[in-house]
Amino acid sequence: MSDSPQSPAKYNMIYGGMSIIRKIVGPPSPSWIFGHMLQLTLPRRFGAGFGEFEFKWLKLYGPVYRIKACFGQDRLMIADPVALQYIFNSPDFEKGPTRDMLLHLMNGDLSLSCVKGKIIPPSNTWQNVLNHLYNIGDTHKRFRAAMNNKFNAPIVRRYQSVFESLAHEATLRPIGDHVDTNGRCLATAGGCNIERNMSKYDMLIFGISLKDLGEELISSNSQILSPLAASLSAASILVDAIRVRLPSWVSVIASLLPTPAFTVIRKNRYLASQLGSRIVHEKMNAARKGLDIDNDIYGLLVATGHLEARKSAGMSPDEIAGQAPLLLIAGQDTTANAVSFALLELARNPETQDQLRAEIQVMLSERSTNVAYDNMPLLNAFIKEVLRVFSAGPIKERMAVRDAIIPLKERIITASGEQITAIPVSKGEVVIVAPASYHRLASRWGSDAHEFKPSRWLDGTASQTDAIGPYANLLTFLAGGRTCLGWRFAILEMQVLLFELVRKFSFALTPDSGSVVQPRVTGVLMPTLSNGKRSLPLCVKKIE
Ligand code: HEM
Repeated sequence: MSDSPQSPAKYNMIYGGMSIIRKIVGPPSPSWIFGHMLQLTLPRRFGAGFGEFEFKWLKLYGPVYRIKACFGQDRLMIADPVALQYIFNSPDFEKGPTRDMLLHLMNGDLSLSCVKGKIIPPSNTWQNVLNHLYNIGDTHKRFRAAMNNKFNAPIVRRYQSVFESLAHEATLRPIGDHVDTNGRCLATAGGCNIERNMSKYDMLIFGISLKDLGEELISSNSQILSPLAASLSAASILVDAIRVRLPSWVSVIASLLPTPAFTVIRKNRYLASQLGSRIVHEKMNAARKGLDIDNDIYGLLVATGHLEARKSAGMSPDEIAGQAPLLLIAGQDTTANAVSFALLELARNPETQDQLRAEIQVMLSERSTNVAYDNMPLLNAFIKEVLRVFSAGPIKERMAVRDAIIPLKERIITASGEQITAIPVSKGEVVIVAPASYHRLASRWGSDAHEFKPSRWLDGTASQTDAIGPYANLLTFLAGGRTCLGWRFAILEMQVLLFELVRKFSFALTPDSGSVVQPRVTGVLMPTLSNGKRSLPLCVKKIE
């Protein structure tokens, strides 16, 4: 690479090889062992709510600042849109090691979330050209190429009527576990019908029946991201701490320990992998008999896998089977929690709830055939605002796989007073990308970015410049090569379910839910009570 003003070599000359991250300002570290990681991931321990520390730091230090990770490691916290866009789209960055290890544990080595692109030295231009043309060695790119068109808009639209009948079915029963003393139903997020509905959606998308799934996998799956999520957060911190001081094999051994969290994860992965192999086997047998198999995602993958295998661009049967653990959990808790937060905000904002119900009535009276969910301005503004304020993964790690320079939208001033417009990072350095902070930038979402306000999507306050992320400029589904594969499914599921629920029920706060329901950062952001229990008590009344 040439020694241009933007090259890592130039920056090394300027800063004498010393990591510039040390010169970037940030909050003082409360602990050498844990740095700021406990405040960031377990704020409740300090009597604080979700994001309280992070958003205070954002206000004090701006969209790029330095915090401390375990054992005195420096970490950049990044919410600057240009920097984020660069990190997500550049081959210079991959998932961070801690997250990577947990994903391998949960989803298995063959899953889309774990396979990698081949890292080629930048000087090897011919190899780069060959790689680009044939995806040689780039397993992630090959998998995405095989899977992307099974998750595109026309395929997702096919599921609208299926989702609608499931949403209708869900409203025939009480939508929660508890009934209060007045006989009203209380919706709860933990283990409620919303969640069961999501797993039904998933099964339909992938062509899996309840019988296929089996009780053992259902209960194991439901434990993955919810009740054990807190121990997962603690586990991540522990793995991080271990990883930096000890050889990597030690953290692998640690993950094999018979702790409750790791045991459930291992069991779930095993059961889901068995299921994946069985389904692929059945689909292949059906294809051999000349039967149609392309009526669900798994069938589509097996059908095209057959055709594409010869071009070495498709996925082998083992590779398709290996997606089961990921596909069975990726869309379940994430979408269920997003719908739960949506119901909470409807209960908090009765006026918005009434306006949404009115929009639904207009759509019902005007439609000739299908409901055109995309043509409902308030419904979509509301969904965007839910996904902005309650970003499922508020923070993520990314690691530089070679020396790189991160460009910035806004210049920052270092501790020694220099103004910089880009930050060089060395190979192996880990940065924290912060969707939740990005979603609170006044420059992007308005001066009231901390408030829940769907109208910002209708009056043009929400900025759509410097496009980032696949949906509404949001980072809820991340961006770049690792963008959520199922984001279109998630949006349609939310549109259908909210349409049906708001049409048939009214939602109000209970004495419990008003002040104490707050998001908790664990595996995914979820509503919890002040005691940390996962729950969303709401009064739900059927509309006559
Ligand atoms: C509101 C709902 C959802 C949210 C917020 C969400 C969010 C995300 C995020 C943030 C990632 C990137 C993780 C990372 O790289 O660290 C991701 C990846 C993924 N998501 Fe989703 N997701 C949702 C629903 C779904 C659904 C419904 C499906 C499947 C039908 C799905 C399938 C996947 C898959 C397969 C990946 C891995 C992509 C890859 O590594 O290339 N997601 N999702």
